[in-house]
Amino acid sequence: MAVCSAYTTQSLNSTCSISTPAKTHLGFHQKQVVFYRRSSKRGGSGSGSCVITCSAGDSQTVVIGLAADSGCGKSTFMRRLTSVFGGAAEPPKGGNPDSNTLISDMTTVICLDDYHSLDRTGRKEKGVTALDPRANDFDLMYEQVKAIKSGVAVDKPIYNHVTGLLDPPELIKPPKILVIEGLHPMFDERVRDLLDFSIYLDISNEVKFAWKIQRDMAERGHSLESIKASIEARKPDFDAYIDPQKKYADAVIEVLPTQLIPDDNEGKVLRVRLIMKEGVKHFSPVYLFDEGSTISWIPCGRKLTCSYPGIKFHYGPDTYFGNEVSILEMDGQFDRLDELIYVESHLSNISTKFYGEVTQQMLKHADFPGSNNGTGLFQTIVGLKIRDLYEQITSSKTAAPLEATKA
Ligand SMILES: Nc1ncnc2c1ncn2[C@@H]1O[C@H](COP(=O)(O)OP(=O)(O)OP(=O)(O)O)[C@@H](O)[C@H]1O
Ligand SMILES: O=C(CO)[C@H](O)[C@H](O)COP(=O)(O)O
Repeated sequence: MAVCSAYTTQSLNSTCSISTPAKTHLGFHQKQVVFYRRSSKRGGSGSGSCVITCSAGDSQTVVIGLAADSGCGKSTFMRRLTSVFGGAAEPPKGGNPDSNTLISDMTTVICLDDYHSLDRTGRKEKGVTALDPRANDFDLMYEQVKAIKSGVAVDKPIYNHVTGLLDPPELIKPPKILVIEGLHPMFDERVRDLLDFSIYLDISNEVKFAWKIQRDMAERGHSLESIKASIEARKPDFDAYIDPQKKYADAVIEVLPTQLIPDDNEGKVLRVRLIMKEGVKHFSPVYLFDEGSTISWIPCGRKLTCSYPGIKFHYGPDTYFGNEVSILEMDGQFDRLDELIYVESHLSNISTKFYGEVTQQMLKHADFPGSNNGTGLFQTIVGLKIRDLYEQITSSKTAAPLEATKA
């Protein structure tokens, strides 16, 4: 919990105090701020600000946003990220079996689907998709993420993907790292401003289609036509509300069809680009060989086994939606993951704690989708960068005053 003290900018006759936690209509267990106005000698009462200063102590929460469309690898990324911090992520113990939340020692991942304001029937009746902002409660999302960030537990709603209904809420206590993942973590400016770091998984239509087929046809028994129809139905709202968020992201993992196989339409070999914004506090982009240069590298040969179509890296400075960025690109796939150490040793600023940590993480999760290509490699690296960012923030942050109630 944050430790807070309060003072007033009003006259000496006024005081502020913080009472014991109380539940509010917004569903958070708030340290209630009370602004008392005592009558002055003349019987009047003034007005002023009550300023609360909270020092986060050892319990400040770093907030990470992860945006992507459904079926674009958010869960896989989350598993890699949680693993970097150690410990397995599990749903809240003894809670709703259909909870979307995953908790580990250091991290709590909440799914923003839980802020759907319309359930499945409600959306159908109103003719809106879940991607439409009108189907989501951004006020509540903002209030609750803000509360958690300042050390206050909340009762977060649950959207039940099995029934399509909104279930009774679950208690979310402030973790060390809160990840908000889903369709809209960067859509609402107020929520966006709470993020210490943001990531967008930008999966091209061709690849998204291939992944959807693989999962929804092979694993969930959907027909090819229904998958196509579902992608088409979501596309206008995806283009309008989800995709534009990538311009705000501190890191984008862009997944495209390979350029190594002419006219490839299988979507198995991938070209993956890690787009890293320059000038982000506590985040220094990864580079290949020489920072700021433009470099193309084919690592295949004596030290890295490659079968057709090989592997190609590219690195260099660029611009992305008007922002200066560095882009690291990998096209192709690894034959032998243990040889990844060769590639790792040529990358800098990867925020590892020991030589070979990226390779170790990749080998540990060799069975996760994307472990043999740039998706797994870049997700792992972003996970390490987030650990580094967390460590920098927690070691450097000082108390910041919060403007509270106005009398
Ligand atoms: N890097 C990858 N390479 C190949 N396939 C992948 C990759 N990441 C994800 N997939 C495929 O996409 C499917 C969805 O992945 P995942 O469950 O991680 O996505 P999600 O965004 O969490 O989905 P949802 O929001 O629908 O739960 C996986 O079952 C897998 O088939
Ligand atoms: O885009 C989505 C995010 O995961 C889902 O489609 C949305 O949450 C609605 O879920 P469901 O289809 O289970 O009613």
